[in-house]
Amino acid sequence: MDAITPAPVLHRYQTREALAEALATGVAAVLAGAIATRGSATLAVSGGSTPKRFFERLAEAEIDWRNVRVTLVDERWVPETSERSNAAMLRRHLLKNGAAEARFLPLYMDAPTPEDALTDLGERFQRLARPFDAAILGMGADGHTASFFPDADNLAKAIDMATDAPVVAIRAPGAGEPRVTLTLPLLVDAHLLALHIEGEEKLAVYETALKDGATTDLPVRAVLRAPRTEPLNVFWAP
Ligand SMILES: O=C(O)[C@H](O)[C@@H](O)[C@H](O)[C@H](O)COP(=O)(O)O
Repeated sequence: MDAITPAPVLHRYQTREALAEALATGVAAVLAGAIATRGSATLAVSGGSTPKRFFERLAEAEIDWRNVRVTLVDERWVPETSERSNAAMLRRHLLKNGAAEARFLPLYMDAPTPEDALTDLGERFQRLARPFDAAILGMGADGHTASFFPDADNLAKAIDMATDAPVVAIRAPGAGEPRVTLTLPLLVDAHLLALHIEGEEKLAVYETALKDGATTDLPVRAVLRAPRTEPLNVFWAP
């Protein structure tokens, strides 16, 4: 059967709070469904600043968090004591209340460079049940998602649908510090795949990304164009 790419579905909300509530309700339902059928659930989420409200709402979900494994779609190569750490942000905004019981799989390890940790990280992800039940992506105004940055050294490998590597190291002019990112096949395999963006600027970038053009210019296109059975859900609020 030929791979198909259904058109993304754009869900617009009047406020960021309403978006956070709706996204958290949807994700909690998917996690609860996975726990009911398989006994456990996996969730991959983004760092940055946008997800904080959504995390606050999701942390209140009354699901059996002990059976949820949470990971990040990407991480900056900094320890959790850094303000730039996505793991630290996740602990502050999501892994609390009932969600403190979730099992968190960090992407940062105490090693000088991401390359030093790739083998260990790869093994960690090989053991994780796949596909993810839900993966929630963000997007930068430069069209990056996860750490698929324009001009990243390992962009081709990170967005290669044929790669076996679950995690790759990334360095890019717009990325700040070195990073690690989950690779495209792992993300787009998720049962529920969402792109969470806020503000007019990101909506315009998203609309441009839907048009013809190079994936290397706006790497979020790699996600928009990936074969899936269920459409990508885009959550937007002004
Ligand atoms: O580590 C990161 O930076 C992220 O995981 C990244 O992919 C993020 O989703 C976008 O950069 C959007 O970031 P904001 O939400 O801060 O705009």
